[in-house]
Amino acid sequence: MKTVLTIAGSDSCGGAGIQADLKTFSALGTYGMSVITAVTAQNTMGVINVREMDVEIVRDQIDCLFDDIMIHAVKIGMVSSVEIIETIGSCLRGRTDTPIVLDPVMVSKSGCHLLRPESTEALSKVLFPLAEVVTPNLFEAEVITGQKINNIDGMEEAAVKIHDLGARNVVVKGGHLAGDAVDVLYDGLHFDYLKGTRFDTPNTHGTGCTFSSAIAAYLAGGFSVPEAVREAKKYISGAIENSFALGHGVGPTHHFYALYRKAGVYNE
Ligand SMILES: Nc1ncnc2c1ncn2[C@@H]1O[C@H](COP(=O)(O)OP(=O)(O)O)[C@@H](O)[C@H]1O
Ligand SMILES: Cc1ncc(COP(=O)(O)OP(=O)(O)O)c(N)n1
Repeated sequence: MKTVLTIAGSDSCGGAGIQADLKTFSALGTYGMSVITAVTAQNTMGVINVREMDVEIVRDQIDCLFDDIMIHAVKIGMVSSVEIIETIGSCLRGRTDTPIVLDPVMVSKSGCHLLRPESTEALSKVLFPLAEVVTPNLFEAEVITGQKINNIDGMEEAAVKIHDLGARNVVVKGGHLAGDAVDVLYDGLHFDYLKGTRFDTPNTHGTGCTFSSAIAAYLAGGFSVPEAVREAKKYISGAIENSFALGHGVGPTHHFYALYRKAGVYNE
């Protein structure tokens, strides 16, 4: 059994964060584990409150898993503070056999800061060099590089700059551009373009979390980075196509539609 660990925040409504990550790991046939960095009180309309975990419990969660279990890939999401970032860095540095996918989560769709603004530099300095793949969305890529991004050329320029900060592979996600949903993968030498149909749905809560977790699950399964990213793109596209309304705001993507259909229990 391949194992994948998510180090991220809890989303009480289950569409993003730890909950989305664990659903993704299960849907892709891997065994999921979690290290919680923060608890958010969150629903489909927004984030009401955030409580960071103290660094001791973050460290103990990570160390006790690595002490006991073979971990085939790690995904990192919401990390919140400089102290939590440095703790994660010191726990994972040296564990070079385990590929790390870093989703540099900054602000939720509803506009809440999930990374303290003063932590941006620590995120890139401490965690980018440990990451096999970094997956910024357009806004995150703009904050990291200090440049505005309006098109694929801008995504390519940002990918190069983020690669220069130490990430071995960069996927700049085009989910927030108009037109097809095109993401740009850069490995330091070549660009690869992941083209997806844009689905006209308001229910996109947790798309970035799901995409990065799917990359981690495929890396755990032994896929190369380009293969893992390509398969993850198929997975997130299907999850968005089958997303559904929940609550009064932005609904979640659907992780299990394929399994449910196969089992004949799919419930529209
Ligand atoms: N409406 C959509 N239709 C199809 N794919 C989308 C849509 N919105 C986002 N995506 C894809 O979902 C993935 C996550 O991207 P994005 O939503 O930009 O991340 P984030 O949640 O970090 O803002 C990317 O592969 C992106 O291209
Ligand atoms: C606990 C937590 N972590 C991350 C996010 C952001 O997830 P993302 O996939 O970027 O989805 P949206 O917030 O953009 O819907 C979150 N909301 N909560």
